[in-house]
Amino acid sequence: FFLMHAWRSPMAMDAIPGNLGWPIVGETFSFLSEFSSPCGVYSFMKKRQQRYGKVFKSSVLGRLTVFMTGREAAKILLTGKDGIVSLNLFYAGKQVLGPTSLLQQTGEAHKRLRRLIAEPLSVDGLKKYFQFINNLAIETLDQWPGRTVLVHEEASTFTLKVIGNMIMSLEPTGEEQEKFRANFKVISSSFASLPIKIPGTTLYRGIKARDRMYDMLDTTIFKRRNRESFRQDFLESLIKKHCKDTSEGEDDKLTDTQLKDNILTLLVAGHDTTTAALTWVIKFLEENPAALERLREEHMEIQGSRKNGSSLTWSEINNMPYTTKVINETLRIATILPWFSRKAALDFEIDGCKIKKGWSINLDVVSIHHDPAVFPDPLKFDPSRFDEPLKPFSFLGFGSGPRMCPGINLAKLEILVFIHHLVCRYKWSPLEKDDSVQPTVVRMPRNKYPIIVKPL
Ligand code: HEM
Repeated sequence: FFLMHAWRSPMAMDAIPGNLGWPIVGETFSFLSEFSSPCGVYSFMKKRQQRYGKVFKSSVLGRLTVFMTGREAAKILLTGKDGIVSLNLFYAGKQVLGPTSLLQQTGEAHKRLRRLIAEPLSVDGLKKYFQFINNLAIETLDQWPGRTVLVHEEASTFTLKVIGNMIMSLEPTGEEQEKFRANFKVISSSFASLPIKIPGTTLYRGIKARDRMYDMLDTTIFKRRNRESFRQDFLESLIKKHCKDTSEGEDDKLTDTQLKDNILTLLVAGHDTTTAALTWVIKFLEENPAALERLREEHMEIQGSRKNGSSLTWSEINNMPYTTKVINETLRIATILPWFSRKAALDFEIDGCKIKKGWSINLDVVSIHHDPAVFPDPLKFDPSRFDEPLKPFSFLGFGSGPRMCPGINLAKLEILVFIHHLVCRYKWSPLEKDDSVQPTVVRMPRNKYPIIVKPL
């Protein structure tokens, strides 16, 4: 019934060019098969853009959607001027994240929550986690030589331990960490599952795991409020804002539900993305020896300028220009979030097409990142593209506008620290050649990128 409902084409969409494919499934099969290919959804989009232009309709994953691309469309959709669009989560995502999640807020409520969340994620706010991240990267890499390393799995463990510690001071090992990890895995896999909430389904299991995670948070919040424990972490800064006796205004207070929904939101939004980005950086560096050599020079110079025995410092992290360009180029080519989903909140017009309130719109970011007018020879890995500032809305690795990623500084910090220790100590080579991509919301190598590592 759900799929029938999703497939039904409103008459108003007749004016939008495109093909809705087969009844019910629409173009889902060709979308998924192209998604898993090395070019990802790029070839799906390109074929249709050549046939229909920059705006076309399709029916994929149970949703009748208008796909759009180009910097002009990005500007209109991402700045979301006059509240013309809102974020368009899947039903399962909405159920798991809870109604007060940042991803479900719009307008003033969204602005206010962002302000509260952005503060501890600012460059200054992150300084106190640097040492933990640095030590964890060294410990993780100590275990790499002499065995097959599945980079994606290692990156996943590393980024989850970082965010668990940052948010609620979770120790990197022990029973609590194991419980947290097990629950998070179930939540994460339920996020884009089928919208069926009965015992045995992925969504049902996701909601149960979410409830167990919230019980863990309730216990920690209770202890903090009763001063049974005190830590300087993200949770503490939000609890302080929640206290009735703070000097902050009413606007700066969060309810317990808001607190838990948004901690989960940061975990979900920040984990797979950073894991995928770190995996792609390591893969692309190996495939592009000239870029790896130049990047290694940057890090060897930093290491060489240190006194004997001292480790990476906070100020060194803030001075890695070439590595920052490598991260940007990785996010451009891999485009780990290939499209940004929105829902029209009003009727509006874009590229001559009339969009009606309630329609699903996907901004195709892959084509923006492969526009030869902005990125000549777009499939070539070339970090020097970022030597000069780019045209607005041509690079959207972290999005843009009011919903731009608030975790950008944390993600970059984790990758910079990890890459520094990796290239200063090791060389690595892949154990198999497979460029296919996992068909999940966040693009990552399907084979988890197995490598073998040797000391330099
Ligand atoms: C390399 C890693 C990351 C990438 C590539 C990335 C990318 C993005 C992008 C493209 C968006 C905008 C999506 C849209 O407009 O529809 C976004 C939003 C978001 N990101 Fe990230 N992200 C990363 C890491 C993180 C981390 C570490 C966190 C949290 C700790 C985080 C939290 C969020 C949240 C909460 C939003 C939603 C913001 C809002 O709706 O106002 N992200 N991210």
